[in-house]
Amino acid sequence: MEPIVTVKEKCRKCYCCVRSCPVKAIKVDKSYTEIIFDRCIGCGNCLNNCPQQAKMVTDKVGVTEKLLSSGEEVVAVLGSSFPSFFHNVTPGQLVSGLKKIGFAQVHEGAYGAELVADDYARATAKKDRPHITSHCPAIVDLIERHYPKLIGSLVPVVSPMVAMGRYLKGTLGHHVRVIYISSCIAAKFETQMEETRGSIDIVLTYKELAGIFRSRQITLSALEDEPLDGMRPSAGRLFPLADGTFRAFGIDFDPLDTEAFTACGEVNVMGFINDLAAGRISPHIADLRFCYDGCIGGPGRNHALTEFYRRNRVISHYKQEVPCRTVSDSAPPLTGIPFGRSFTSKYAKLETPKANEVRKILNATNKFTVKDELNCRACGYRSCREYAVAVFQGLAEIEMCLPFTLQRLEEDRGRLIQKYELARRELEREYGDEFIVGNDRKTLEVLGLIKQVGPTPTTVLIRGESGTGKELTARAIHRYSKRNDKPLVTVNCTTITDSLLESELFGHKRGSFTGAVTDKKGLFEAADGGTIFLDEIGDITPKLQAELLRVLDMGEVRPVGGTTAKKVDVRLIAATNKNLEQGVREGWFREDLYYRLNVFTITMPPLRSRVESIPILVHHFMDKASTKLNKRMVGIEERAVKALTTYPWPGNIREMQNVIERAAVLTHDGVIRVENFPLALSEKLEENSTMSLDVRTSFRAEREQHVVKLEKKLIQRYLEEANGNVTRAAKLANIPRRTFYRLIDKYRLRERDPR
Ligand SMILES: Nc1ncnc2c1ncn2[C@@H]1O[C@H](COP(=O)(O)OP(=O)(O)OP(=O)(O)O)[C@@H](O)[C@H]1O
Repeated sequence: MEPIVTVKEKCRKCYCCVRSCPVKAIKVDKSYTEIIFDRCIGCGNCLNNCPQQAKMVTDKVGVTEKLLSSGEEVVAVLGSSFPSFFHNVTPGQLVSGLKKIGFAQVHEGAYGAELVADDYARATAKKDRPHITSHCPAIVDLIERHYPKLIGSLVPVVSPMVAMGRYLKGTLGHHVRVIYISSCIAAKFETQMEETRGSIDIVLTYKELAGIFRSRQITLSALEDEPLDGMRPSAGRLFPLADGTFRAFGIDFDPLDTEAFTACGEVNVMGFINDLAAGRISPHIADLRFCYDGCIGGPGRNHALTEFYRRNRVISHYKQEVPCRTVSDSAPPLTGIPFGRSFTSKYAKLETPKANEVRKILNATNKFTVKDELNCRACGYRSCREYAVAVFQGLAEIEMCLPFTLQRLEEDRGRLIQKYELARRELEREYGDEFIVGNDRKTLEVLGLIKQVGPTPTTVLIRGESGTGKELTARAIHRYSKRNDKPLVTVNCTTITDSLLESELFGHKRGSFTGAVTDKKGLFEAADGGTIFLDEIGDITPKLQAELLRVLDMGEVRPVGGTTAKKVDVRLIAATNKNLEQGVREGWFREDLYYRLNVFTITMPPLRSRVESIPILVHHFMDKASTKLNKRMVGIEERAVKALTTYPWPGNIREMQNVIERAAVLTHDGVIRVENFPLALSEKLEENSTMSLDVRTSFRAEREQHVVKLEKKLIQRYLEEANGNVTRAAKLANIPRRTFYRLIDKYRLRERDPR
């Protein structure tokens, strides 16, 4: 089992792991990202950078617990950075805790650094090449898997961890099980390698160990100190610090010496390797560690502590500022244990794409020129080219390019809106929306104009407020035209972006702009022989206005990016609620286009000036609602019709249609009442009736209005007196509770009921 697992369900494909992986050992799948272990160097960056914690250390707690309870002799080795994790207990208390959970002995891993010191001295004595330390398993993996040419530079000595394992098994016997505890994730990978297998049985992180203490309810700070076993390390205790390796290995190190070099952290290590490869530097020995701050900065470090504090903890342990005992006689003698090792190339070469293959992938994500390559890194790769190579190698997906995906989404959105509009119109047509209803003088005038202009080829400009039936009128004109067997293409000029609108209307040629992957026909061509209805024409850009004028004058369209024009026979109907004359004066609408459009104008009257038609429209919309909701509609109360005729309708006919549909949903018995309308309508009705009190109406009507007002006030008062309690209010009023409730409903006082 690999040391890191991906919890697929948690992965949200944010590419943080791709971004943080120094060797791009992450493959992006359809729904999650996974590690390619052949390329992975175990640095643990993906663990620490995954916001969803979808990358996790494979659990070793279970096997540890099992081993501890198996009766076998299990020895713990504390990684040399342990004081920087378990910072608020003494080493002795930690030993005590470890023994409590079943470890037979507890050793300091720092001694491992001293074990390999002689071998290091021997191996690095020759000045024939730059020597690179091999104690950091991530560095070893980096070189073996990605820079095999540098393998010869790796010091052929095992890491202090492996040295400790060999030493303990060699001296205590091979039956002994060794568990190494540290902040290193690469160490987990190291124990699985052919070269080092068998020396350490389990690598646990400090965090995993802390979890075991917690689950056993062991409070370390409450324990008595117990001595450490084995040899007491000296300078080995400084090994986890960035500059501690040479001291631990007994190598003389002068910070001004260009022969000995120390680099910690991804950027510095990669910089060193690049400099070395380029021949800019040639040190005698280089100490490399993949983690910043050295081993005290391992991925499993105590993230709550700063580097300085962690460093101080290690130094104070070295100086023994916190007393710490070691059972000296438990130190087994060191006899002829081999600490040498070799390295092999694990370089898994991925196929390199040819230049045209990279270009193809770049083109597929809308990158046609160098300028299009943003190198924004949103995909996790350092450049668009690196990303294109990864796509070629099957590591990355096209959709990972954020600017491309956003643009595609925007285009899809525009297309969907268009499609939705078309579908909506089809539906409306099915529900009989095509007919213009109304018997008022102005509607009849509009109908007359439609009949007159319909059969001609004349361009028509329909003007009027929103929701007054402009589109309905355009459809009627097309129906009356000789083109009614040909398509009527409707375009709402505000639903798509300006640049997209141009290509939607006139089409485009492949490669004419980013995203134009194939040739595309425009809507003018689609409407050839029929009618095109451009709704909201007052909102198009001056550039588009010029192009439209050209189409109208020449009767031909030229696709975006195209050089040749194509003849089209299209009748134009345009609509707007904008003041185009003002547009001409202010310069946002072309005068020539204005005159070209303003040949035959139909102005839609607002609903407030067609009050006479309201009752007939109401019944028309009730029928529509009945069909749409599949609900029987019986009728409408007279007061409700009154409310509809007195309301000023800022949103015009569409607003009224919606009010009727809402009321049709709310009514229980198929009769629409004022109570089914939004509050604004009934309030307007009340206001109007108060205002008309002075006007002489019939005695009954006048009396009714007074009674209604009085009754409402009374109910309100009783409710107030009863503090909102309906039962009590009904008692005070001496009327049945149900009647009281009915009156509350009638006057819609329930919402104000303070209960
Ligand atoms: N005279 C009418 N008879 C029947 N239905 C009508 C009438 N006028 C408008 N409607 C209905 O009102 C709604 C709005 O009409 P339409 O979309 O034609 O208005 P518009 O002026 O084009 O609106 P906008 O300016 O918002 O695009 C539609 O559902 C339409 O069927």
